[in-house]
Parts: sequence; C-alpha cells; structure tokens
Amino acid sequence: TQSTRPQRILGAVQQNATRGDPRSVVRAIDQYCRNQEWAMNVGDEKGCILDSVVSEVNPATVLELGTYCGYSTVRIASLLPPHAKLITLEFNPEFAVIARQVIAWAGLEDKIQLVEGASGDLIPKMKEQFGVETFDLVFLDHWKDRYLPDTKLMEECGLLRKGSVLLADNVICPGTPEYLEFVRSSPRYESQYFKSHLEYTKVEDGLEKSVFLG
Ligand SMILES: O=C(CSCCNC(=O)c1cc(-c2ccc(F)cc2)cc(O)c1O)c1ccc(O)c(O)c1
Ligand SMILES: [Mg+2]
Repeated sequence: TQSTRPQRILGAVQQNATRGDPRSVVRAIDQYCRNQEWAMNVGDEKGCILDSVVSEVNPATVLELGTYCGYSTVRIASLLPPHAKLITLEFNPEFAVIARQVIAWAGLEDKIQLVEGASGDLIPKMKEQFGVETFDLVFLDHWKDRYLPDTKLMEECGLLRKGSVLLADNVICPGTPEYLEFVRSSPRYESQYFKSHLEYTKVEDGLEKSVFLG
C-alpha cells in the first residue's frame, strides 16, 4: 500500500538521524524535504529565526499550534531549559501518529506533550486540564484562518501575560492577512516582521513576532 508523505518523513528520520539527537532529526527532515519532496515544515531558513526567538525568550512554557510531523516541535524543545514544557496541538490524527514517533526518536518525550484535537476546543481547557497558567511563547503554524480567532481566545482565557511572545509562521505564504492586520494595529501588541522564504523554496514568506503588552 502507498505510504504517506508524513510516513516517508519519519522513514528519513529513522534512517538518517541518531536516536536522542534532536539536531540530527531536524537535519534529516530538512535534507529529505529539500532533496526528495517538499513538506510544510517551518524549514531551515525560517527555523534559524525561530531558534533565535526561542533562545531570546528562553521560555518555561511553550504552546505550539499545528504539530504536523513534529519538526518545529523538536527544533523548539531542543533549545528549552531543563523543566521547561512544550504543549503542541494537532488536529489531524495521522500527523499526530507520525509526530509522536519523531519526538520519541529525538528523545524529547519528557519536554513535549502532544494533544490531539481542534485548537478552538482545546485552548479553553488549557488551565484546568493541563495545569498551565500562562504561555511565555506561542508558535502559530496551524490553519491560517485560525491564527486570529485563537489569539483572541488565548487572551480571553488569560493564557497570555505581559511579555508573552507570539511567533506566527506563513504570514505571507499562504498568508494570514486578518491576523497581521490585527497584531500590527492593536495597541496591545508590539509586532515585528522577519522576512524570509517559504520552506525549501525562493518564494517570499516570513515570521511575525508579536509581544503581548498586557
Ligand atoms: O493541514 C492541515 C491544517 S494544519 C497545517 C497548517 N499549515 C499549513 O497549512 C501550511 C501550508 C503551507 C503551504 C502549503 C502549500 C503552498 F503552496 C504553500 C505553503 C506552508 C506552511 O508552512 C504551513 O504551515 C489539516 C488539518 C486538518 C486535516 O484533516 C488535514 O488533513 C490537514
Ligand atoms: Mg508553516
């Protein structure tokens, strides 16, 4: 039977990455997706910007919206201080099955909690079900039309504090126009655009970093 793209990405990790070495997992996925077949990982170029923001924030609590195969999940978690926690939400059960195996191969199960379901349903349950107070960093990489409603929902649920950082992928391609307009015009956010390219291509894309001002 025909394999899926996520299954082939997992295969590339198991063949080319060293168990317990997150950076080799990241490198194996980038090499596969650059040389064999494109996939919607944040990728190596935008990944370096992601790394710099994670290192600057040095978060104790991270929320990722949109796990896919776990590339950015592993990339972020590999930079977290001890005892820091990353919660990642994935709607698609097929993606979740693969991501769990990629996270295990990287040896990062203790830092990462993957939760299956729709972000709009799970965000209101964060405090009671997952014992979270607020998030120091949120990486938005799920449905592009959910970035704005989910940001408003996180505010309403008291999941953001003064200084919480939102980092959004794909603000140019596929694009998130309503989200961009909101964070750039709202007095409650200080936003900055990091120009880059769509993963593994020359197409323009970028990350938007928005600090919640409380
Ligand atoms: O895939 C989803 C939604 S979550 C993934 C969101 N991410 C993207 O869509 C995304 C897309 C692109 C991109 C794609 C084609 C282009 F031509 C150009 C760019 C790049 C990214 O970096 C992304 O993050 C899902 C949900 C429920 C399901 O049942 C299901 O089968 C699938
Ligand atoms: Mg993306």
